[in-house]
Amino acid sequence: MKSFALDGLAAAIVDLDGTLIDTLGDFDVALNRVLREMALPSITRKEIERMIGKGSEHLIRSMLAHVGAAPERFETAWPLYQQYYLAINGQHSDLYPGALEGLRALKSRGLKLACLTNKPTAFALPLLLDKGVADFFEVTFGGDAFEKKKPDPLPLLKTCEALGVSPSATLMIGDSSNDARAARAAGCKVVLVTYGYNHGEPVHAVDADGFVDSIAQIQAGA
Ligand SMILES: O=C(O)COP(=O)(O)O
Ligand SMILES: [Mg+2]
Repeated sequence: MKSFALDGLAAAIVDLDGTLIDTLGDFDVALNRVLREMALPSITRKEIERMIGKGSEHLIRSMLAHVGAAPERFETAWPLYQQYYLAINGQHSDLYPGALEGLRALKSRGLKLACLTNKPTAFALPLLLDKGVADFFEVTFGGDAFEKKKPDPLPLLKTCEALGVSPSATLMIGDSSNDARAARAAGCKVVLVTYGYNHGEPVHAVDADGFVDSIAQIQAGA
C-alpha cells in the first residue's frame, strides 16, 4: 500500500468534489435536467468530469458551450441548476473509500481540519451533513466565500487564518491542479488523490508533494 507521511503539520484543508466525495452522479442528474428543461442536447459523465473543479458558474458556462448554446442562456440555466442541484444534492454521491477513515486518522493526530471547495457553500454544507462528515471540519468554505476561488491562493490563506495556523504548517488535500496551484502559491504543502477529476488530465503530471490512492494513506503527524 502506498502511503504519504508528513511531519510538523498543524492543519489539513480538504477539497470536496473528487477528493472527499464522488459527486459526479449528482452533477450528471442536475445538469442533464437543466439541459432537458432548456430543450438542449444531453451531456455525458465523462464530459462533465472534465468541467468540474472551477466552481458552478464555470461548470454551467462550459456545459452551455459544449452543447452549442448561446452564452446568454446562462441567465436561464443558472437558477434552474441551483434549484435542481439542491433538490437531489447527495442522492447520487458517495464518500470515497478510505475518506472517513482518513479524516478520523488526521483528526486523531491532532490536526485541525477545514473543508475548502469551489462548490457553492449552500451546496457543500448540506452534502457534508448528509454524508456524516460535517463535524470533522472546524470551518467549511465554498467557492462563493471569498473574492477569488482556487487556483488563487486567497481561499487557502483565508482558511489558514480562520483555523489560526500558518500556511507552511498546513496540508492541502485535493484532486486537481487547481488545488495544487493554490497550495503552492499560498505556501501550503499539497497531496493529491489519484482517483479524482483533474480536468481530464493525468494527475501525476501536476506539481505536488505526494500522491495517494486514498485519504487513509496520508500519515500526517503534528
Ligand atoms: O467546481 C466545483 O464545484 C468542485 O469544486 P472542488 O473540487 O473545489 O470541491
Ligand atoms: Mg476537487
